[in-house]
Amino acid sequence: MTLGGANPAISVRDLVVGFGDHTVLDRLSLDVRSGEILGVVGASGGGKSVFLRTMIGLVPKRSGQVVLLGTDLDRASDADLRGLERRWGVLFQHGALFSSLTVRQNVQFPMREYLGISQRLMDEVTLAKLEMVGLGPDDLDKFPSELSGGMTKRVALARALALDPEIVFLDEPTSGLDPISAGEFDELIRTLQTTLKLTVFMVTHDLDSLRTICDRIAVLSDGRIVTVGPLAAMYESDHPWVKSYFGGERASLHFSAAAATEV
Ligand SMILES: Nc1ncnc2c1ncn2[C@@H]1O[C@H](COP(=O)(O)OP(=O)(O)OP(=O)(O)O)[C@@H](O)[C@H]1O
Repeated sequence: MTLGGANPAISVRDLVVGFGDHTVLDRLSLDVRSGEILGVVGASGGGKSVFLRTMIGLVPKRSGQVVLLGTDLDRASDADLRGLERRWGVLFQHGALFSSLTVRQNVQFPMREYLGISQRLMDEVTLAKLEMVGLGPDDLDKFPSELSGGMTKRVALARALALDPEIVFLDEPTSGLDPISAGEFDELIRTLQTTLKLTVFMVTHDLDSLRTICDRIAVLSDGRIVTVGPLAAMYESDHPWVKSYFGGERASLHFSAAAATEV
């Protein structure tokens, strides 16, 4: 398998993660290139979220190496790790906003944790982040229960961008959205990635996202990345899961319909 080029934003080697007797990731290796949108696909329960959560330190690994932005997590001091945490943002599956906090408070949460700035400045930054994701001042004091699914994702994205990160981790960003909202959210991710020069690691089941915004796709199967490359490379893969996912009836219908509308 070909790994990424020089100075990848994320470099993972021989990562092993498990729970009890269950090995979820089994010597997984992957590079994510600086400035790319990489989509990670794989069977449900195959370990995509565990992989994402391990890279940001929420799940312990048994062995292997994770290097984020040039820092080997095992060799970093606590101060280095804290500095590194400011350089990535994460959008969890379903948004995961704090239900008792308003939109403003949710977006300001990482700022309070990591930045010693005044309330006034936090308010200004919050508004700027909300505008980046297509929301405005009227949304500041809403609670998560008052938001649609699409708005929840946008607020979660604004929170992920709160500290001007270099890497954004997205766990199924379009799940639960109707196709039009999902398409708009994909477009937003691509626009932000281009303007802010982000590296995006995105777990997704969304064939549209894979087709329209991912520069490369990595397939996780049996605890490892079995194929990585642009969409075209997926059709050439001999791996059975990759063949059935990208060559299956659902994908064929999807991609041929998309090709027809693009003519
Ligand atoms: N904290 C945990 N304790 C025990 N097992 C866990 C834990 N977190 C995840 N798992 C197990 O690890 C496996 C991988 O889960 P994960 O959520 O990463 O799958 P996934 O590929 O993201 O699935 P989906 O596409 O359905 O979201 C599953 O078998 C899950 O039950």
